[in-house]
Amino acid sequence: MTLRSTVLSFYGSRRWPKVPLCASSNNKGDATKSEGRSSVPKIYTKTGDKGFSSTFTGERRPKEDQIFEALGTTDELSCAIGLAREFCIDRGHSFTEELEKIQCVLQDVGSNIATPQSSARQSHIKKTAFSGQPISDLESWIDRYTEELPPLTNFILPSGGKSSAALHVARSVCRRAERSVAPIVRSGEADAEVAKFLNRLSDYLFTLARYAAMKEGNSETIYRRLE
Ligand SMILES: Nc1ncnc2c1ncn2[C@@H]1O[C@H](COP(=O)(O)OP(=O)(O)OP(=O)(O)O)[C@@H](O)[C@H]1O
Repeated sequence: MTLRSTVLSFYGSRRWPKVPLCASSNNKGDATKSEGRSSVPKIYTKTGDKGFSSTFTGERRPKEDQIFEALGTTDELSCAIGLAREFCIDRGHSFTEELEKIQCVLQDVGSNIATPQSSARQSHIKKTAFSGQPISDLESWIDRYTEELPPLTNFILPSGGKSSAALHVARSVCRRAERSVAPIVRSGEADAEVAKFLNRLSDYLFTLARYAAMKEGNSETIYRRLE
């Protein structure tokens, strides 16, 4: 299967110019730009040079639009999780597959955000609907790790080793993603489940940061009020 058919079957439309998140190392996964004299695919169309870009529904909007803000923040989140995952792999943690699944779900979050309901056709909505299953997965993972962790009796600071601290960075980026998605969901332009997923994901990343520290035998730094 060519890159082009892979991308087109995933997004189902040539109007979606590129993979919006981190499916490829440079975040530029579309091969629709390969047409032309050169056989080397080009990742740029230059159509975004004037500060406008396209939604999945084909609308042109300014790049500072809430949609691109949310897409960009979701992308940052996947990148932060990707980095944390690499630290966790280095330490042999058993949960790294969960982080990979979450990165895949974030692709679906991006597709949903990139498809404003007001301009979407039924076919767009069908292809980019966001299901609630990943939320249940997060909840069961959170419950499982929480059972093993000592109860939280103090404020903790992001700490506990590189895996743990990187998961805290991802958690805080997740909360930013949640803030950027909130107005889009509130206006009915994206599925409400997307906001729920991001809300649960920050709890998962917090719990996992603590779990990683515990598994590595690292202590977490406790907040203390400085005199
Ligand atoms: N700065 C941005 N932040 C977040 N999302 C963006 C940004 N720019 C574009 N997008 C979204 O990501 C998709 C892929 O980005 P891409 O860089 O191809 O867009 P472009 O700037 O319009 O095109 P080109 O880079 O070829 O000029 C776009 O179709 C748009 O939905």
